Amino acid sequence: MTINATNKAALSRLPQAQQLVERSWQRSREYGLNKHSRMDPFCLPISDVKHKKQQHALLLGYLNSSLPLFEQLQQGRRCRLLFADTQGTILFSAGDPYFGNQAQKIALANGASWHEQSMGTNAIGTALSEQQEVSILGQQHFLAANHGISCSASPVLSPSGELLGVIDISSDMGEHAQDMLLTARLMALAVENALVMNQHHAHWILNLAPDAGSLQQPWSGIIALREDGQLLGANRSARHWLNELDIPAMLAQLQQGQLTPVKQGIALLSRQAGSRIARSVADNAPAQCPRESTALKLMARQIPLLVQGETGTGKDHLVRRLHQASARAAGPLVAVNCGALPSELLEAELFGYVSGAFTGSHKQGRPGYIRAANHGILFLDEIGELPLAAQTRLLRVLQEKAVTPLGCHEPQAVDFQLIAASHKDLADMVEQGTFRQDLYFRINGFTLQLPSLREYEEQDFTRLLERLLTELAAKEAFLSKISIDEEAVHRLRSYHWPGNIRQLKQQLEVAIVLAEGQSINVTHLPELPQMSDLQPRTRDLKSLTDQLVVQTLNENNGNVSAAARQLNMSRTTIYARLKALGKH
Ligand SMILES: Nc1ncnc2c1ncn2[C@@H]1O[C@H](COP(=O)(O)OP(=O)(O)OP(=O)(O)O)[C@@H](O)[C@H]1O
Repeated sequence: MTINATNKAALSRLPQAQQLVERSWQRSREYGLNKHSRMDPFCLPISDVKHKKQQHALLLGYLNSSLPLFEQLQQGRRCRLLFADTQGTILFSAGDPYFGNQAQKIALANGASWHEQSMGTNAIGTALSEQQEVSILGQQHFLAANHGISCSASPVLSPSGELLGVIDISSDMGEHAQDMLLTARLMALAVENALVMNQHHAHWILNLAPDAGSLQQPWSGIIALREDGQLLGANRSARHWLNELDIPAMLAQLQQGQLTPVKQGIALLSRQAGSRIARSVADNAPAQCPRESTALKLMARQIPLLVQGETGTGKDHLVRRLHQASARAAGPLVAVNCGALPSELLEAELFGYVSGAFTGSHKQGRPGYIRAANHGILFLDEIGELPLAAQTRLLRVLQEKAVTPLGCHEPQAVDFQLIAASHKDLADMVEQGTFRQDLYFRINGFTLQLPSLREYEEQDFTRLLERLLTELAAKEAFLSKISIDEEAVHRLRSYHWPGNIRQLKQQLEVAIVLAEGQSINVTHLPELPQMSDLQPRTRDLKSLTDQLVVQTLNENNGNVSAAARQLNMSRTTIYARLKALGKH
């Protein structure tokens, strides 16, 4: 393509987006296209499309897993999501099948090519030629036949930074919204991140984020390394920093501590790809949850998990780690707090509904949380709060692996891993008739019982404390370490922590502020009633817990359920303590 000097000077005076369109129109003319040419997309034979799809199988799989993100962001708008390879050939097409006229339907189907050479200026072809994201709206298309549509496309890059194709969102011109370009970009980021994280031979996955809370965000940096530190790939954000990073030094640092300031504004958090479990702030002491690897194996077979534990013991935290470590990491994690949804909305939000299903419903219907979790994990927190009618409906979904949205008679197939959690003893609720027994058996393929802080062994408590301090240090203007003296650790260890890790974390946050950069000591801690105040004869936590258990059981005439309720412990924990005491 040639642009003569006069054209060049005229072009440089236009706003950037317009310059880009102008360059593309010039190319279109040079390809010999005429504005009034028929829109006659070149369509590849099916066997070639199949071959191309195989070449991009991994990418297409991740794109498919990210569909709930698209559905959530576009919420039933009439548009299509497309992926086209570097030749502009559409290999993936999802979304509203009814939009566009007949010719456009053919042109937006798998196998059709949107390269500028055959279609002139259009978002797919132009994003490929320019290697940047672009929206082409209505009449900005070179061919008049395409003036009725608007499209936004964002390039997808491989872990080594090569162009793999583009993700495009197309709609009728009048229905195109500005945020469609953003959605295309987010979808591209989600796919690129999954490609980096799931590289063969990746041993280390390094996350670069301003703080622990941003670790999961699609815009945080991700780098994949071999065991010897050789770079395998990086996502977009991390690629910007690659030249500034001293990877061997970072790896050496990681082996000592797990969260290290890299430069102003960027902290490094490590994950080991072998286990694919976050090893930094997201690390539970192994002794707290010895059956976690079993949980991952069961998840690989889609066996539902039940996480039980008092409030603040880290149920939600654990589920997020399991998600990251599982084969569904590239899929969504949809967390629903069943206790927080108003009962009149719960079924609609969970199971979804079709247009006009009930008065006040969203015009275009909603997919619902269950379908949003397709190819990912549905985390039903506080499942004990589900009303009986919703329990029945959920049971049917689990049995049939299909969900029937409200107002619809057609079940829709859905594939998700269920993880449920509750701080209530569900077995107890079954006994009381407030939770369906058949649902209890369905959701409880395997129970992960999280201990309360009272039950932590000393070394686990210390390890958790160190981890929380490291995590909080990262938030505090990148203090690399916050220390705490022995007396203060002892004071913290002796408190009974009804709010568990959440409460401990809050107290540490306060202490860090009061310590003003110095080592934390008892003067920085609030007055915490010590467990020793409850029982002066012993400071041994286990025997204190045992004593409480026995005492409470006696008060409740040996009724384990009643004692469990009173102590806010699970019945399993009570039985375990009784067994240890030789009383069961
Ligand atoms: N192993 C851990 N390491 C570091 N922080 C943790 C760990 N487990 C939990 N936390 C932190 O403790 C707090 C409470 O955790 P989480 O919300 O997962 O508890 P929960 O059991 O789901 O509570 P609830 O039942 O009240 O919803 C969060 O801030 C979380 O980040």
